[in-house]
Amino acid sequence: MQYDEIMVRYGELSTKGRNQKNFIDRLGANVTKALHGFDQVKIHPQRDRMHIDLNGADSSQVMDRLKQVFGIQTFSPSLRVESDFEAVKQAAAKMIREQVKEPATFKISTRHADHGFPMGTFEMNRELGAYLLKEFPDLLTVDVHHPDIDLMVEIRKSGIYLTSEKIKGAGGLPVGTAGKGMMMLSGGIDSPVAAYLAMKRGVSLEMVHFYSPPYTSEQALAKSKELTSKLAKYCGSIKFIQVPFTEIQETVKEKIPEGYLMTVQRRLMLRLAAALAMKRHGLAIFNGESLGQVASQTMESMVAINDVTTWPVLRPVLSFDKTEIIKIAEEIDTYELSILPYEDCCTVFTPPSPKTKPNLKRARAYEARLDVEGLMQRALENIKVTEIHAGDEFLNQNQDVFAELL
Ligand SMILES: Nc1ncnc2c1ncn2[C@@H]1O[C@H](COP(=O)(O)OP(=O)(O)OP(=O)(O)O)[C@@H](O)[C@H]1O
Repeated sequence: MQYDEIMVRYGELSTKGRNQKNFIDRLGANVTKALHGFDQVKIHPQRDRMHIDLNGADSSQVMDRLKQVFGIQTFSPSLRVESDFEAVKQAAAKMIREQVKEPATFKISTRHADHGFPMGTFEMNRELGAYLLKEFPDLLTVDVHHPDIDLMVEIRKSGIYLTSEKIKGAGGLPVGTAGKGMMMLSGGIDSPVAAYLAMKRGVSLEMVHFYSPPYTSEQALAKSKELTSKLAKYCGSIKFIQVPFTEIQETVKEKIPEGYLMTVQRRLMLRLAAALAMKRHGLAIFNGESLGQVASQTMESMVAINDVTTWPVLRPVLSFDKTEIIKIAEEIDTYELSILPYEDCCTVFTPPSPKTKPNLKRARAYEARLDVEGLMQRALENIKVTEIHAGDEFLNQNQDVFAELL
């Protein structure tokens, strides 16, 4: 069915008191971004709801985009008719005819926002209900408590709107309302899921990715960019910062005992992420660590690594089991990409048996063998920033290499 309007309910936003305006403005901007390309659509963010005037745009395509916008609790596609009871009856009958194929229970719920309209809420419920029962005697029965169909009628100044569907939105808070964070994005399963969860709580992210050519390939870099493109559908676009890590890894390998290679490497990664956060006004660093999953993800390891910054390091998947993380990765369509077997800079340089309980003092002492400032400066001077949009493709540009792996 082609609808005239989508009515959006904010959910969690309405509980946010004085921040409400900020939230609604941001959601309006995010919806506008998500509906880029639908030029005829008009968005009206109001205090309690948002009305999206379709002006002929395909309602199912618009709804597919809306499902990915955080901050939307539910939305309802609506038909609009003139402020006239005859027109309401015709539209309601059309909806029932198209949507109800088997006997069902129903109720009418009217909301009244135009006090100039002669019928009251109760009267509309009763009269429209009686009309539909007469029109569809074998199909409809009334159940006001647990109906299969809740036909909502909203009487407004601009017309009367009817809807029978309440579609679940993405929930969460509008991206951008919680400030900016730097996401340490590898090509693995966990960090894209952590990024998704951070965005769901309103964080706008910039991706920080460490790569080590020639030890890591162009394809490994392309994979992380493509993961970013998958995540960009939740916010429109994301800046991807690639940080060259080869010199650091080679130096660490040369100067640090094997048991501490990984810890010192991670300290350098975190130092660089923190430096980028400061420079680019990020408020926190996010990563995909999950407690106890691998050697670097013990609490002792976190102590030895986190030591390099006072900036908050947030770990959205910290307490998740791997199976729970994979489930989300599948839902957000990053899993298949994440399991492509391209090498990550960490795996290339990871020793066979890294210390699972590194000692903080030793980690500091080993790191002091390096020219940390110089290494960092050179890496930061050579970063490259790319703006990645939802749907951008990077891997398919190299079909041959891709085919070899299959
Ligand atoms: N090359 C990289 N660039 C940016 N961040 C990285 C990189 N490698 C690792 N990280 C960060 O460190 C975290 C821990 O990485 P590690 O390889 O130990 O764990 P993981 O469980 O395999 O994580 P993931 O599945 O996200 O790769 C990652 O989730 C990510 O946030």
